[in-house]
Amino acid sequence: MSAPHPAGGARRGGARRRFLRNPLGLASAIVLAAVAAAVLLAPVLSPQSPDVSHLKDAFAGPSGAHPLGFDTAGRDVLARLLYGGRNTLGGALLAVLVALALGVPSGLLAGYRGGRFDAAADWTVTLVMALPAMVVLLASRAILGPKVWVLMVVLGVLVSPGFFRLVRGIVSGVRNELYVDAAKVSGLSDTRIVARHVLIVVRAPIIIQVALVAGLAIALQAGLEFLGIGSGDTPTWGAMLNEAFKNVQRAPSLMLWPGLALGLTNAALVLFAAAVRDALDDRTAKPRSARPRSARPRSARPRSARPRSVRPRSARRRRGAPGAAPAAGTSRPDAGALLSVRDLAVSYLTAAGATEVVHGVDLDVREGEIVGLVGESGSGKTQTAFSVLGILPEGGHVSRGSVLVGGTEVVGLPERAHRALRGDVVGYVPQEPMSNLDPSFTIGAQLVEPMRHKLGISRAEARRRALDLLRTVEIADPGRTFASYPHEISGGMAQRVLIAGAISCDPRLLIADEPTTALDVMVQAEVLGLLRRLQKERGLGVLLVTHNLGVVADLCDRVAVMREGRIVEAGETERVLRDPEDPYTRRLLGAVLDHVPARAPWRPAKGPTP
Ligand SMILES: Nc1ncnc2c1ncn2[C@@H]1O[C@H](COP(=O)(O)OP(=O)(O)OP(=O)(O)O)[C@@H](O)[C@H]1O
Repeated sequence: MSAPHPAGGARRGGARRRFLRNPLGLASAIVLAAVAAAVLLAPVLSPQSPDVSHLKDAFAGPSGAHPLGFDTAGRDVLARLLYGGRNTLGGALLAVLVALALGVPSGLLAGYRGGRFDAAADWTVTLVMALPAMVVLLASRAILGPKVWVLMVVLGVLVSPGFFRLVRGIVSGVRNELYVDAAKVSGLSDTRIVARHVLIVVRAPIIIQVALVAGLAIALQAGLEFLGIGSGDTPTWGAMLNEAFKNVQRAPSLMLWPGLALGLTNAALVLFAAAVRDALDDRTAKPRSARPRSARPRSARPRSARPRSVRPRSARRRRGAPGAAPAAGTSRPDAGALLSVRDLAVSYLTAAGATEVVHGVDLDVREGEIVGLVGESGSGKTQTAFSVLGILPEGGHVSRGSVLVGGTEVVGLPERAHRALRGDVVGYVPQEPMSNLDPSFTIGAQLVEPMRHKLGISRAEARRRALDLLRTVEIADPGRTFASYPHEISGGMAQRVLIAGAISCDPRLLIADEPTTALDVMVQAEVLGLLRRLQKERGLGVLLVTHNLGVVADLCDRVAVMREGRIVEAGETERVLRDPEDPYTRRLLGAVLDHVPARAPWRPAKGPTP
């Protein structure tokens, strides 16, 4: 059980192998390593001081003790090149660190949270970007002094908006990914989600940006020094170029060494970053397009191929549930129920004002019962489920009513407390299995993480439980699936994995949002059978959101029919399906192809053929 993670290890090794197989990447890494080693080992490689001048040796050529000769002031060129490299590269590193420290955390926060911080940060960044960089650098030199380090800090601030914009843009896209929602409903904190699911996506673009900014910092610093704007007393490659340029006619070779060092280092930085990005991208590439939920047109959502028969399950065990939900907002919440919703209203803030999309829903789910929430597309089923889970999309909020989850009122509950309920009180099975798994991690890693966090168990114990769970959801080869990435398993297996994840922290209530619509008919039946078995074995209460009256007939003890944000009819499944009271329920039932004769075979129309 505690064997090393085969696929994970292989993948990590794969990125390294891909990098090493790229000749340009390898060459650039060697050049950068050589430059870094040379400047770090400057005192060993050149015992001469970079500042001591022997005027009698000015312009002297190479010799055994001075392989690159002397400069215009009789200083050892090799020593100045090596010590100058320390200052040049150190300065660039400082600029990059400042830019990273300012741009990445603020970009993550703005992209992930949005809201006021995003607006304020964006405004500040726009302001910084509007400043003319060269003028600011010259002004800071005049005010703060000509030290190269000070200029590099200022440069870091000036280029930090690049990191902010890059990270914010990617993160605001990623936060809508269904696997981020899935991580939320498994009870993970925002910090963990950002650290695990979001940072990995911005990693490759940040690396390339670091290389570009480092190159820019080196070039800008050299440019400033070349123009004589630097301190002059600190050896840098730019300062060497400046001095050499004044005597270019007499000793052109003095320009060669700093020019070569600058050119080589900059080129190697860009090639190295591109190679690292390529190696990582191959690993983090998404095998499919996982479009944000908000951008997915409703019509594009998969539907089951054909409505199922709506003959209700007979001889169902009665649990004393009310025959029909009372009129909205008229009864008290049922504190004994796993889920008790009263007069729930959900509104969205739009430019035109608040729009209510759910208007006073009442619903109860008790231990050991399956309640179906059925209705046409857009009737408010998902909004009701999301209100219970506390994951309404941006702009949406519960504007009225009460939602008791395991006896805890979640309307108005702080996010931290609501998060504590997810995973171990209420589990969630989403409708699009593939999009709800993070393509960057193995199935095992995605099962283990919430269990370690929520149950506080060791990695080995979580791994053992995850393998047991995979067995429980009837996956044939749990070890192999554990080590697989999402694109390596089928949709049906992915849905089983998500069911395993939903029950991994032993919740008492399960919300399944159209758990079979993305699957083919055979797999649908298997997954529904699995849900039914788990519900029975564990005594779970299940709220099953579905379009499919056949699924309701097969699985549900009670059903609530939703239309235009309201529950129009609710009661025991058998009664509602046999004897619907509401005209909309009758229409819904009438729309199901049950007991209809098969279509006659197609025959060509009679008449002359062209
Ligand atoms: N982000 C949003 N902003 C504004 N309105 C929204 C948003 N998401 C959903 N709605 C509205 O809420 C209403 C209910 O949507 P909901 O997703 O709950 O429907 P549904 O019954 O689950 O449909 P489906 O079966 O197609 O998923 C719809 O009218 C929809 O337009």
